[in-house]
Amino acid sequence: MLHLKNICAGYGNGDILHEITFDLPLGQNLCILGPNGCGKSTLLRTISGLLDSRGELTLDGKPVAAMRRPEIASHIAMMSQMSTVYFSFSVYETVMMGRYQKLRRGLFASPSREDKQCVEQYLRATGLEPLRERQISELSGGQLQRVFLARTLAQEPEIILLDEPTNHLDLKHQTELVSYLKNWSQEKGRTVIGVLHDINLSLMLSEQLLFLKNGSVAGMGPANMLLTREFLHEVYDMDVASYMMASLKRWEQVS
Ligand SMILES: Nc1ncnc2c1ncn2[C@@H]1O[C@H](COP(=O)(O)OP(=O)(O)OP(=O)(O)O)[C@@H](O)[C@H]1O
Repeated sequence: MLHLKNICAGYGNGDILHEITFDLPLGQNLCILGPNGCGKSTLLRTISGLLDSRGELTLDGKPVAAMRRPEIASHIAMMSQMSTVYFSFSVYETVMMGRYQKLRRGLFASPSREDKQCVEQYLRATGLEPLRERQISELSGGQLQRVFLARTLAQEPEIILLDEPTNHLDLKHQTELVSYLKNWSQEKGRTVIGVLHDINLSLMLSEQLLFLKNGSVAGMGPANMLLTREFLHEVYDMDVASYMMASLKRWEQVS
């Protein structure tokens, strides 16, 4: 169980997150939504232990603040919005790094048969097999995003934190990725916590939605309880439902 109670966090200039409280059983997914700058990435960084916070933040009863980085990495893996490429490795080597992170080995240790099988599995799952020997510095934004996702999956954590994992992907890869993550979490009883701007993709991925506004929880719960025209209007300060309906009408004319 991931447990947050009255979590406050920020960057030194006052709090960005205010009194965030929720419980998430492992095996369930959660999507975090809300307007730009409301604190979604900050909440992910806080859960990952990268950012100090006040309040209670525990994983299976153990405070995340009391865990050393390698221990956190064995439970939680984070794929962030901007995974910058400083050094060029091949796609295969980059995905293998997820195994080193999991097993806390040095980069030059020989991979085991299990490591190799795991990397092959996630190269296939993310459609990267044809690119396996390519240098990551030569890849497109969407290809690179899939490499970082495969590396995160190869770490095989209990919780994966994904910050806008679909923002460089075309529609086909977006929907494939989200349905892959859904199956991955269901089959393995693991949890994905994702920041997504697309409400439709969020509904594909998770049972629970959490909306932030100005660093506070505007609402959390299953989509059928939470998503009303009024609630979305309040969170986004626009008539989201009318926008969606107008889009649907335009698409009905296309077919
Ligand atoms: N490293 C940082 N140092 C100081 N302030 C930061 C830092 N990162 C983010 N912030 C501030 O924290 C607030 C929340 O930012 P955050 O990135 O968490 O929002 P977000 O909801 O993920 O936004 P978006 O949808 O635009 O990605 C913003 O006001 C931002 O300027």
